[in-house]
Amino acid sequence: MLINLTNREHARRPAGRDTSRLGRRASGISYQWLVLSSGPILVSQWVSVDFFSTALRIIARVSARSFIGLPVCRNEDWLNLAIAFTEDLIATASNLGTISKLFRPFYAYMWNSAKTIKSHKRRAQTLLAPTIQKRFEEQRLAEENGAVYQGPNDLLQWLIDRVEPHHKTVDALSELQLLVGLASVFATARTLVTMIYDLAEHRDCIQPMREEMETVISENGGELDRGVLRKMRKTDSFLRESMRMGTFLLSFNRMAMKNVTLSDGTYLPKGTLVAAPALMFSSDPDFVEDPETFDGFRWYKKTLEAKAGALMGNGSATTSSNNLAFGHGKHACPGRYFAVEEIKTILTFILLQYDIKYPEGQSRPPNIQIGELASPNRTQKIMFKKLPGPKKFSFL
Ligand code: HEM
Repeated sequence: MLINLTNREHARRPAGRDTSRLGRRASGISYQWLVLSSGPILVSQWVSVDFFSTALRIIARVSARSFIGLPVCRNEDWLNLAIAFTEDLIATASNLGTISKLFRPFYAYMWNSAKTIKSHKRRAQTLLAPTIQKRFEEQRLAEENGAVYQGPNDLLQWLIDRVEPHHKTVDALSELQLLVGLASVFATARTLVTMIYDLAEHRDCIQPMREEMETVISENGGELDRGVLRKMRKTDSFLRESMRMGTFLLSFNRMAMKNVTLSDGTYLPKGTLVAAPALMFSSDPDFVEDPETFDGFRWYKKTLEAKAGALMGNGSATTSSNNLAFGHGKHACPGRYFAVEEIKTILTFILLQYDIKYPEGQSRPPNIQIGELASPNRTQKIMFKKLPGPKKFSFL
């Protein structure tokens, strides 16, 4: 099944403190064909899709378009590597986490973990070296000619421009790309999958979201851009509700780096681990009315009640002390605006071209709790069917 993503003007923000400036700098991005699974759904019949692995590939590819650009973002080896690095690192961390610190190097050696991670890093260097070296060379030539080098507008260039001079190497920049993938790809794919599972369960929300998408895109002359994504309030509300219901047990994990006394007198000695009960905040009736009910348009209705329909803290990327899906405070997720726009873009392409549902007799599988984490079922199939009629927008 193929989804054609040819959004030409979707600006996005690479992760980092300076994301708003980068967002403004971001230029047009052309998403070509995104492979969802094996073949195109061209006929109007239901086709079963393994959506978790599909979502991982979509997110890895769309993210790579913004992180490294062409041609690497279409290189299957790179996409496989970005996914494998994250999976292997998470598995290693969780396995070694159960073992005493003293024996970890031994087990890391026994399990080949360190070797695997190192080989991923070497592969990343091999795959990214031509792109990075080309940019170094172009920059050198531009400077020799007294010109200012205008590199492509992507995360790689942002890093090249910003890292300390001794990190301006193929090794360091490749590793940074893997690490940004680690922070972003799984979290975003998990959120997209959760949202699709919720949508397939609450199908009554699909048509209103579709209509809103069509309206705001039509009002923008048929172009999908950041301003349009921001106007998709119903989609934003559904995303926030989906994140609320699927949140982790804990968020805002911190360690006291020195002895500290909080404003209420609580004393935290250096080394104390602190976390906020994210799930409690999102399921406590003191904070959320009727918390057990999934109400896709809960946050949309709240924005309507708020002054002049402003988001007023109800947006999906807004963090607060009781909305911790993206953490909060100084270290809140810097990639959250990017992630929300990425998810909304992909969702626009899905909902404007396909209908979705669970296979006959199936419904939303519960999330799987792994310690403090919650993951959507990885084997659940989702049925997709091409919508009848001609494409409504040229970018589809
Ligand atoms: C829906 C997708 C995502 C979710 C749910 C998510 C969630 C989070 C959470 C809960 C934190 C910890 C915040 C805290 O402790 O206060 C975090 C941190 C972080 N995220 Fe995300 N994230 C997502 C996407 C992304 C993306 C796309 C990027 C990069 C482009 C990214 C980069 C980071 C980084 C670099 C940090 C560390 C920030 C710091 O320590 O200062 N995330 N994320």
